Amino acid sequence: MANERAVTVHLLSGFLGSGKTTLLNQVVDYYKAQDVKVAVVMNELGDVNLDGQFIDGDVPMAEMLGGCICCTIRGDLGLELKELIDEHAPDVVLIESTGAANPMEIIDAVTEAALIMRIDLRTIATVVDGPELLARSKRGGRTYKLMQDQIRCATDLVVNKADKLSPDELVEVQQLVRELNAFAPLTVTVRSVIDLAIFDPGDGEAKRAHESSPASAAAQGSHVCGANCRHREHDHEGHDHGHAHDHEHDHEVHDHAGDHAEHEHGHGHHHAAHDSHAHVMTLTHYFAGPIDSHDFEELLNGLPQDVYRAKGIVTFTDTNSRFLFQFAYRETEFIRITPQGNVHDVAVFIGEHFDKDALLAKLVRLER
Ligand SMILES: Nc1nc2c(ncn2[C@@H]2O[C@H](COP(=O)(O)OP(=O)(O)OP(=O)(O)O)[C@@H](O)[C@H]2O)c(=O)[nH]1
Repeated sequence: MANERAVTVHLLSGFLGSGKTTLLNQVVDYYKAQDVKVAVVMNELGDVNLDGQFIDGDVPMAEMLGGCICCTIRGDLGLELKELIDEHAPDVVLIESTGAANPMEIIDAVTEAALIMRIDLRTIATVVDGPELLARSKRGGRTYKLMQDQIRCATDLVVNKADKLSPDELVEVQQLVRELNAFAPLTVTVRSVIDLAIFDPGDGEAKRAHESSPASAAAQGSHVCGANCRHREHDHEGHDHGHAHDHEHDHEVHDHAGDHAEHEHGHGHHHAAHDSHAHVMTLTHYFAGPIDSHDFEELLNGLPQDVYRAKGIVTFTDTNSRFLFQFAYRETEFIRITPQGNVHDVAVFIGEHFDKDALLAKLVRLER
């Protein structure tokens, strides 16, 4: 049956490798310490959910793999949310979106889900990769645009990886972020350590009593994004087919955003929203067996510039443990793990227009 209370939803946004999972884990622990029942929706571009390995096994989790919430499986987000909520009755749902996602699309999807169940999108926390934002700001391009969108739409900003920035760079990054979003509280962090009070369930209870309605999520979504909410009108035209709700309700929600929609962008803009990460590509490779650790490190060090993120689980011939590796912006981290369940050795590479075949050939060579 439908839940009486609205379920609080917090969305964690931010570019690939910025520190979303690092934040998510802290929030999960925070809730667990308070006996708040939390569920998680994770979305990864690759075909395997490696971040999920790190999430507490007791936490109900929906994994949406092989695509980006906002495009490929956008319609499913509502269903996933509904299933999680019906089955586990969580107090709070955390959605970690793939770093390549346009937050407006996800906000819309959550908003649509609010039509079929009582959920309250409370927070859109964007984790900003400080050094990466700075680097991208000098180059421009579509990825930078996506990062800008993620910052604009945030209710809370986390400027992460401060340890990799000089004091001057830190000032510059904060200025950049502030120009895009002047209002959201901003915290500069290392390893996404923030005051978790923004996720406090207590705060929501009071708020909920006054303004909890399916439309409040939409109202909030449109409010935070202000004039930047230009995709809404077109989503309305382009994505409603197949959603399990009727159009009257749809109008009700979208009217909240109507003030902000910019009609003159036309269809072209709708496509632009989707294309904003179309150039991001992934390669998933399942290893046939253990590989040499030095050879593997060499492969990672030699990855083309356009591969900016890689992660996976590997077994080395020269050690007797398995490792989870994380490669983000030329730096690799290996963590000894004991995977739960039947987990294969796998590596996922994410980047822009890199030579997949060449990389695959190198990976296969490691297996010999
Ligand atoms: N130097 C540094 N590294 C960090 C910091 N925060 C996170 N990392 C590392 O950056 C990598 C990515 O962190 P995640 O939390 O997995 O990032 P994510 O945003 O969830 O990544 P995706 O799921 O790929 O989008 C990991 O290797 C982290 O250990 C930080 O403040 N400084």
